[in-house]
Amino acid sequence: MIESNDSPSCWSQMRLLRIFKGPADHLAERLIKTSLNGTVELVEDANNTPECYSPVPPSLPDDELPFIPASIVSASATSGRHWIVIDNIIYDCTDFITEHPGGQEVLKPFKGHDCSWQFWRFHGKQELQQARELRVGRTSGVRNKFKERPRFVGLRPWGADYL
Ligand code: HEM
Repeated sequence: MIESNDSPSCWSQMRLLRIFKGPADHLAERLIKTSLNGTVELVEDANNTPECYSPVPPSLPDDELPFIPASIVSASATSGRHWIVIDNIIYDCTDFITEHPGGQEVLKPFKGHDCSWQFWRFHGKQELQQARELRVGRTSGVRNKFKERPRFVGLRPWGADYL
């Protein structure tokens, strides 16, 4: 909920406002509904598509990245942008995918999806640091298509007694 300066008279009043959130080059136009008590509520993002976002400066902390709803991230799967999500941070791999040392094929199934556990299977913090310049935003609730398999396979079943 965002406080408004004026006192709009009814719910039916619909206005298009600009919300200045995140870095200046990441402004998005959003549709706002005003209420009786003078507050305005975000109803729906207008004009909010993956193409609206571009990578942010590496110096920007993760919690200051623009928040991009999971619905927009999922919609990116059918867009021209190759977004992937690692630990709720969105990386634009559109150009990087052809440069990825592990090849393009491994990144393709994750367009518009979370791939956190898969990333951590093959990389460490150093690779995540390299990905910093690809960050476009932060998100929450984006699905990973694949269930994580157990990391370690024991040499014998639980409870087995071979001694
Ligand atoms: C923005 C995200 C990513 C970045 C910046 C990145 C970066 C890299 C880098 C730098 C390497 C070379 C590592 C080395 O030579 O030791 C690599 C290799 C690799 N990456 Fe990624 N990667 C990303 C996402 C992913 C994802 C999501 C997957 C899997 C689903 C993946 C799978 C692999 C594989 C299989 C290799 C080869 C590993 C090997 O040869 O040992 N990568 N990646």
